[in-house]
Amino acid sequence: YPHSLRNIDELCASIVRSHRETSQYRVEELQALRWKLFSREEIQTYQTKSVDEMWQHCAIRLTDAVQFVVEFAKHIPGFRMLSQNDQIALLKTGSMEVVLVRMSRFFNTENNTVFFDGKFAGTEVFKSLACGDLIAAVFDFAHGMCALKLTEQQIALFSALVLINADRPCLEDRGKVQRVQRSVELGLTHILHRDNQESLMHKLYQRMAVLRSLCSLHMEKLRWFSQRYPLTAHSLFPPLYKELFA
Ligand SMILES: COc1ccc2c(n1)CCN(C(C)=O)[C@H]2C(=O)Nc1ccc(OCc2ccccc2OC)cc1
Repeated sequence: YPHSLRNIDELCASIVRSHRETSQYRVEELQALRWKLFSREEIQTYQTKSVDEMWQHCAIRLTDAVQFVVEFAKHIPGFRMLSQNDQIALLKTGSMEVVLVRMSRFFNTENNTVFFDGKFAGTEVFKSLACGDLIAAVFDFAHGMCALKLTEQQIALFSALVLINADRPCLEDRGKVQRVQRSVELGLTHILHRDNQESLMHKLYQRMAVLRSLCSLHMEKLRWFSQRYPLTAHSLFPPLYKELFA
């Protein structure tokens, strides 16, 4: 249990603060855009991009989001007490999961669109990626997250728990990660108890299982893409995307 925190309230407050400060976009800001959709011509432009061009386009934008998740992780009490290798191992497997949790805050369930390039895009915009199953799974996951109607504080604690996972592969000091994970779990149960929503806990664990399968689908697609377009994947993708996902 990180000695620097006197109580669970302080732990929750620091995770919520870090979530807010590393959110890249505020929910209110993007809610104003939720009905700003792409025109037929704009959709055509995305659909006529080559597979590698569209993958590069998305990888660059998603790397933006990943950078903010790395910042978020650094302010989770106890994360910096872990070894460098364990911090990287947790981010390697957890950062895309947190991006997808955060992405659900910028999803419009009424017209099944997600924030992308300044407007809200339906699945058809991503057709040239040639991975409709990944996009369908991303949209389904976002729907499932929206259905839980989590508050920003609940999303903050849930995101921290997604990241601090002692079951991740190749951890050097699993025990240490377990101690940090347990304190974050305490924080999440504390928040849900305070909100009188303990029933959400098992739904959140179910969401974590879906998230794991969604991210292994992303890795599988990325492997397929890197084999087919080695040049793009190795020299045109943002270094952080390659470092974490390739
Ligand atoms: C944290 O929440 C958010 C929400 C939205 C955005 C961001 N952050 C960052 C800034 N951003 C911009 C600038 O558009 C948004 C974005 O990247 N949107 C977006 C990108 C790709 C999408 O599907 C393709 C795809 C999905 C999963 C895995 C691989 C994929 O393709 C290879 C769908 C939407």
